[in-house]
Amino acid sequence: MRIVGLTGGIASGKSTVSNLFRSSGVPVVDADIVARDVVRKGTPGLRKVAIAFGDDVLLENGEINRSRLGQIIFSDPAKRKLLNRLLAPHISSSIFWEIVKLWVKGCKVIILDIPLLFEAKMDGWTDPIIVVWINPEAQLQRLMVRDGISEEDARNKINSQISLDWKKAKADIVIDNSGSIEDTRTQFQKVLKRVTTPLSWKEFSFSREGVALVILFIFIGSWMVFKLL
Ligand SMILES: CC(C)(COP(=O)(O)OP(=O)(O)OC[C@H]1O[C@@H](n2cnc3c(N)ncnc32)[C@H](O)[C@@H]1O)[C@@H](O)C(=O)NCCC(=O)NCCS
Ligand SMILES: Nc1ncnc2c1ncn2[C@@H]1O[C@H](COP(=O)(O)OP(=O)(O)OP(=O)(O)O)[C@@H](O)[C@H]1O
Repeated sequence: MRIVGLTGGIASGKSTVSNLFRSSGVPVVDADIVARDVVRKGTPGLRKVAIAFGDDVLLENGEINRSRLGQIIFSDPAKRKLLNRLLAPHISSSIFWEIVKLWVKGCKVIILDIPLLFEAKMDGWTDPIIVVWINPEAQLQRLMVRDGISEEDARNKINSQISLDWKKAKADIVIDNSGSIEDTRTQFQKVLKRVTTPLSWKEFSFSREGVALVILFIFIGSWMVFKLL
């Protein structure tokens, strides 16, 4: 199964692109949804957050106060690191099981839509990596409008992540979402073709799966020879 990484910066347009994949029938694992799931009421994730950050980050009904927690972590790098450390194991294991479920269903290509792919060092899970890039002015404007926040708060959120230009340099595929949705859709069509075309034998042999398969054959072969002797 091919796990395609879809990442970028905050409000760069990942959800916009992942919705295009969904509409084309390619399944998507959305890390933001997983991250919400692991802090639902009654989960170990929520308990850890409440112990570390106090009841101040809980609503009266016991659910997480997302805007309060956001205010804290987007303006304090130490608190952000703490939250990431607490939730990373829950998020990565849930993502792993979501991927296993899709693999069992027989999916050949899936999209992992994850804003913190590089920050969480999960880039090794995915190949190829698509970065949804956007120019800094458009990113700031779209973030301020979408979240209804000030320029200062928007800059804090943007600066909480590795720079988008750094991510762009690491990408196998870049989608520039600075223009219109139509422009993005045109780029998407080419990307869709590229990620859904099966690998040639040569490409497969050099891929992680190919190397793993060869190692598995060597292992089974050696075991059989050992048994026969
Ligand atoms: C801080 C929280 C409560 C804010 O919730 P809110 O509903 O306002 O935002 P939402 O979850 O939709 O996230 C919006 C965007 O913020 C950015 N973001 C979220 N968490 C982080 C983080 N720890 N560091 C940097 N950017 C982040 C992402 O680009 C994300 O797409 C929430 O984002 C959270 O629990 N974050 C920690 C979990 C996490 O790392 N999520 C990212 C998925 S890998
Ligand atoms: N090409 C575009 N033209 C105009 N607006 C756009 C375009 N692409 C996305 N938007 C808008 O910009 C905002 C951010 O887009 P989107 O939610 O897809 O980003 P995201 O990268 O998924 O954000 P997050 O990191 O917060 O999950 C949304 O309000 C969306 O409607």
